[in-house]
Amino acid sequence: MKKPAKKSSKKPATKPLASFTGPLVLLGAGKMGQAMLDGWLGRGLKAQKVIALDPNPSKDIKATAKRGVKVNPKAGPRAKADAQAIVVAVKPQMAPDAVPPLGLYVGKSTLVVSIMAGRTIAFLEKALPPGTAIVRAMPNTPAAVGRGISVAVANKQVTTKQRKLASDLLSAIGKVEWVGDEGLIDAVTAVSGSGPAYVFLLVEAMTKAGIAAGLPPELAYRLARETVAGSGELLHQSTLDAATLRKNVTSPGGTTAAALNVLMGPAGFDKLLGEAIAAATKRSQELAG
Ligand SMILES: NC(=O)C1=CN([C@@H]2O[C@H](COP(=O)(O)OP(=O)(O)OC[C@H]3O[C@@H](n4cnc5c(N)ncnc54)[C@H](O)[C@@H]3O)[C@@H](O)[C@H]2O)C=CC1
Ligand SMILES: O=C(O)[C@@H]1CCC=N1
Repeated sequence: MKKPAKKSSKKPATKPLASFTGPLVLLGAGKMGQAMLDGWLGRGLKAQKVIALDPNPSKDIKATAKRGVKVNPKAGPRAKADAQAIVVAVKPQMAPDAVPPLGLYVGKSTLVVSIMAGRTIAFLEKALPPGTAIVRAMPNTPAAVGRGISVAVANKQVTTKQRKLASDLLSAIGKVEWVGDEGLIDAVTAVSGSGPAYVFLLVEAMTKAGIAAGLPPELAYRLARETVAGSGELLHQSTLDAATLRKNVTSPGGTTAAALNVLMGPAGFDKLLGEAIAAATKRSQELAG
């Protein structure tokens, strides 16, 4: 007699957005919006389910229109659709004009995910129809290579199913962490949202310092770039923490120790980054509304 097929043999879903019923409205298809869209399409979201709204559509978003994404569909009653999700990826300064018209797409079970810096859940609740389920999230630009990290917080209207949907949308571009306290998002923005810029500045500064130490500019840039990228990959793959990896480079009385005496001194990295992150946190608070 034939054995019944084992249920456990079912493969786990590798394309979590394949069963997304849509539509998904993307407001703002710039650097972050495009990175997210690419991630979603890579995770099985059907291009036909996406409506992208952007008054200055980029070449990239126009290219996705050829795959079926509806870019700026004509306004009017036929454009209305209760979206399954709306992702807000316009600059926070555009929000007062750009967010309220999204009401056209908000139905009973629509989830709105905003990645705008500063703009609070309270601002979004005021700008959108009463009772809208909202997730505020802060991703970062390594999203473009699927290696971002997002921190998300939900309002009380968000259901378990919608939280799972938000996780699926955000995990298409990297790791996802949830917090219960929206007040943390300003510091998150300062550390991981803006953080890639600090790392790229490190490459620029190492390049300049290498040139000042006598290296040809292109060699200095290649050394700085590969050192930062390689160190990031080592940190990513290693089971050791950052402090241990740093100590592993540092021979007593050697060259690294000489450099770290400067970088870890009173006017060094800790002080500078502390001030930088405090300034970014304050700016995020100022952008609130
Ligand atoms: N760039 C970054 O590292 C990160 C940005 N964010 C947030 O993501 C959002 C977008 O940032 P980026 O992608 O860097 O900006 P961006 O300037 O690349 O993209 C913004 C897009 O919005 C479009 N736009 C302007 N007015 C609009 C309107 N009324 N309706 C629809 N679209 C409109 C623009 O044409 C542009 O394509 C911002 O709120 C930012 O705070 C969040 C995390 C990281
Ligand atoms: O600079 C900004 O305001 C945005 C938010 C985090 C990264 N870029």
